[in-house]
Amino acid sequence: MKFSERLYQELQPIWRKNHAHPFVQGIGDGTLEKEKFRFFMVQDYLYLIDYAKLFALGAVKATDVETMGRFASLLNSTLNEEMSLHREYAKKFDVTEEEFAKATPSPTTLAYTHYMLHVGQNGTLADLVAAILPCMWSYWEIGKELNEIPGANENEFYGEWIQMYSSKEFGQLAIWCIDLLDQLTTELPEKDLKRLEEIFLNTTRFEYMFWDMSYNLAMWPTDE
Ligand SMILES: Cc1ncc(C[n+]2csc(CCO)c2C)c(N)n1
Repeated sequence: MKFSERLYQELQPIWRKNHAHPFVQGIGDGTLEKEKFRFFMVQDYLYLIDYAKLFALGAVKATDVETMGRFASLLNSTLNEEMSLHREYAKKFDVTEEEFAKATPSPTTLAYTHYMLHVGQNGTLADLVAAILPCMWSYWEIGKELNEIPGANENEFYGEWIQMYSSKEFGQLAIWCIDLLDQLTTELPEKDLKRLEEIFLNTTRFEYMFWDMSYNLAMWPTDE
């Protein structure tokens, strides 16, 4: 069995919880309060900045030119295309450029991104890929599931988001990352696979926490 298949099977219970989260369901049926999505967009922008750094670290750790090139092009498209698309999309929710510039990370955003950066800096390339994969894979799965709900991808506010994450291009990116993890793990002993599984489990848990934080508009409790 491929390592990705093992991960998929073992983590189904958490993936089901991610999909069932009221934030995700609210995007699907269009009932999610704009305020919550707005909060999500600002925190997600900060998340993307650090996520881009993981692509840079991936290019450093890769051992072949093709993989280096893939990471380099992901770094470029995230920084020079996706971030501006993100700011454009956020205008629907009245998020201003100034708000993005001034935003500070919530405890969950900080914990999630710093965990990935720690693994990316200190671990192997397989560790790094295990850390970043749940982000891509779970958004693709969620995008596809929500895309099946009649009318969801035409919703004035959330439709484009669903279209983006259920798209073929996005799916190809997720598949590239899944295949890379499978390639990097074919010869690894069980001890290493267990460590990678733990990393994948942790960022899968953080994905849930990111929805939950956004749903509850959770910033630092001491600042309230
Ligand atoms: C919390 C959170 N998790 C996953 C994603 C999805 N995502 C972020 S970067 C990237 C790779 C290509 O740019 C993908 C799929 C998100 N936006 N926010």
